[in-house]
Amino acid sequence: MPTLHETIIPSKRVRRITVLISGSGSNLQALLDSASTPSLPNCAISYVISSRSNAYGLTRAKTHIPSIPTKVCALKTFQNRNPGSTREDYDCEVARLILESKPDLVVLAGWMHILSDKFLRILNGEIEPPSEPALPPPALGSASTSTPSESQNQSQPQKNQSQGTELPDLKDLKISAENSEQESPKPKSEAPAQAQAKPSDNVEAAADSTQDSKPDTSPAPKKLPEPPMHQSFPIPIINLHPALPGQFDGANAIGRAYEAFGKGEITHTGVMVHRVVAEVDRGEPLVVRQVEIREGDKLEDLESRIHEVEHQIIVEGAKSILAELDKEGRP
Ligand SMILES: Nc1nc2c(c(=O)[nH]1)N[C@@H](CN(C=O)c1ccc(C(=O)N[C@@H](CCC(=O)O)C(=O)O)cc1)CN2
Ligand SMILES: NCC(=O)N[C@@H]1O[C@H](COP(=O)([O-])[O-])[C@@H](O)[C@H]1O
Repeated sequence: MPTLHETIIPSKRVRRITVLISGSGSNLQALLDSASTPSLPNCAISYVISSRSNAYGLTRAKTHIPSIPTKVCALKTFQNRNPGSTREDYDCEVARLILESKPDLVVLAGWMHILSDKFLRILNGEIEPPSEPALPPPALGSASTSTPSESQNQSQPQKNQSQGTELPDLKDLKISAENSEQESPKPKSEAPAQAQAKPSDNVEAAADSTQDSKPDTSPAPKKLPEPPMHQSFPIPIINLHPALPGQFDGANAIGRAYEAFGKGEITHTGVMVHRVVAEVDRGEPLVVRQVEIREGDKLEDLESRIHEVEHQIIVEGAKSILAELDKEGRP
């Protein structure tokens, strides 16, 4: 018999966010710092997947209170352990891991792989992921892998055909300058310069009481939210990209913007959070911020100016999608 509360005021389930990383994780840290605050209410970062075992973002997840389960799924390791497997097979393994984490939202925060159509169809709920990891989880200390799915489809992930592609319609989108008043917490701890985590032991980081954590001055840590009974689809995926819509799609966007500025081709660049679609960095922009480039800037100056904006808009982008899920009444 449902309680009064369940029948009249179903409690709002705390939303779960799975974050995909490949590097230092400063944007993951911004999400960790903001989750369950007014900047990013009623949610928790509940799973982190890294494409690199030495990503410092793994350390950030594991040392967070409560510790966040992590998985490493490295492309080369996957292909070495699954001879003949394709890039798409790798993507299907990543999709399988994501579905295991039962997320409401997936955030690409520096994930450095182009995701294939098949990955997107799995997260759309159109097709099933492989049911089992191809191989039993490897011994501690090496990356998780699995064998290829049935499909021998050699299709390559779709590269962006940027020439002549329609730009997303921005007319309703508010594009604000870099120095907006809106403040969101800066990541509490930046990765030390060349911080690289110890190679992940690649098992879910259970709350490890043996960790020599800092004296706990914060209120009792909250538990990670329970997963929902049923996975809702489509699972929204958003990506943080350090460029303006239609400019510098793909990797090394900041370096290319800096170079273009040096040639007098642009006067400013920007950062955006956009929905992830097959065409790289061409999904609907959700948050766009211009970032100025100043005469005399070194590349590092531009990078740090951009990162500061990234840490704000990745939170804004996640918040906008969670609000959308609530508005559509998603359970
Ligand atoms: N289908 C999509 N996949 C991804 C998107 C997207 O919008 N649609 N966004 C990217 C993120 N990203 C830029 O924001 C990006 C990252 C990496 C690359 C890339 O060329 N990667 C190379 C490998 C690079 C490496 O391993 O060091 C590759 O995948 O072959 C392009 C864009 C995430 N994916
Ligand atoms: N095309 C994607 C891309 O270039 N992403 C970039 O990776 C970095 C991740 O930093 P982090 O690991 O410190 O969050 C960020 O600068 C982000 O813009």
